[in-house]
Order: sequence, then structure tokens, then C-alpha cells
Amino acid sequence: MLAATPLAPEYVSEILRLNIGDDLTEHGWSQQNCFLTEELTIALAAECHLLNDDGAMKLAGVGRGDDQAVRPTIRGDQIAWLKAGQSIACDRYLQIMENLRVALNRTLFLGLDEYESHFAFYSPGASYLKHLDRFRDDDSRTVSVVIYLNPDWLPEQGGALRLHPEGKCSEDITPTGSRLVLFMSADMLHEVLPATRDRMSLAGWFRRRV
Ligand SMILES: O=C(O)CCC(=O)C(=O)O
Ligand SMILES: [Fe+2]
Repeated sequence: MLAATPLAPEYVSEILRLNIGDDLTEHGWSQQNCFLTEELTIALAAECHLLNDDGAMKLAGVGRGDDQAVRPTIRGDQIAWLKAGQSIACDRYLQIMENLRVALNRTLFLGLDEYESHFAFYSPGASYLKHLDRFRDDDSRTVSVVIYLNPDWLPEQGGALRLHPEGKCSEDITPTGSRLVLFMSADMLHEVLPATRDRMSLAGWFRRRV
């Protein structure tokens, strides 16, 4: 059982030591393995599974506002947005992301001031075609974040996040549990390849006020 213990204040400095800011500036993306403890990853994965089993997740849409539409051939994941206070595990995760926001602002001066996040559940065969995370009419999404919740993922099970950094070769990242991937929302084209097993994650966006 997860205890509701607060994170140590020095967690911000621990995050700063990971050089995520340098990675984002130099390459437009960063990957950190074992970013969450195994205990927290397991608790978040269990919550994601439960939400899916309870029918509390909805097929995700593409676009925004009146233009939003469900198009499973473009985007096939089911999602549930996080709300503060919904569980100890989610609050712990949101606290870690708040520390990450503070750490990124100290190094990148991006003025990130909010974080939004949802659980995502891709059933076998579901994918998300190549896209940018920033909307045409709203440039507040600045840094995209994904944390994977899948134990013992094998590369042959598919489901990679494929990044397409401009002018460079694409990069495939397997969705292994506790792994964190960040990238610049405005510039990084990316896609989710289909997998042969359930694929769970927490996707989120640091936004700046516009
Ligand atoms: O799950 C991933 O690897 C990326 C998800 C994604 O691109 C999105 O939700 O916008
Ligand atoms: Fe995306």
C-alpha cells in the first residue's frame, strides 16, 4: 500500500541532475529510465487497468473544441484525465511532475505554469499516427511528457514511441515501465506503433500561459 508521504524537497535538485533541460535544448527530447519507483509504477498501472475495466476510459479524440472527433484509425487509445485527489498514487505522480516543472523552469526559462495529464490505454493493434501535440489554434502546450506503466516490455511486442527529430534519423523508444520521455510539443513529430499486448501510459503536457 502506498503511504501518503510527501516527497523530499531535494527532489527538485535530484531532477536537475538528470540534465533533462540540456537534452531538450540540444536534441528536442530526453529519455529517463526508472524515473518512478517500481512501487509507484505498479500502483499507477493498477489504477489504469481498473479505470479501463470499469469502462471509465473514453476513446480519445483528435483536434480540439468543435473540431474534435473520434477517429480510431488515426488515434486508437482510450483515455481518462487525471484529477487532483483521485488517488494517493495520482497525487504522488502529480507532485513529482510539479517538481519536474519547477526544475525545467530553472534550466529552460520556458515559463511552464500548468500540467495536464491523462491515463492512456492502447489495446493490442491500437496506434496513434504521426502528429504534433500542439494545436493549431492554441500554442500553450510546450513540453510533452510520457511515463510508461508496462512491466517487462519486450521490443518484439511493438508499441514503440517513434520520434522524428527534424533532420535526424527517427528514434524508437519501447514503452518500458517507469520510463519517462519528454519532447518539445511544437516541433517533435511522433507516433505510437501498434503492439501485440495492452500498452499503458500517462501522457501529459506542461503548458505556459498564453
Ligand atoms: O504514448 C506515447 O508514447 C505517446 C502518446 C502521444 O503521442 C499522445 O498522447 O499525444
Ligand atoms: Fe502525441
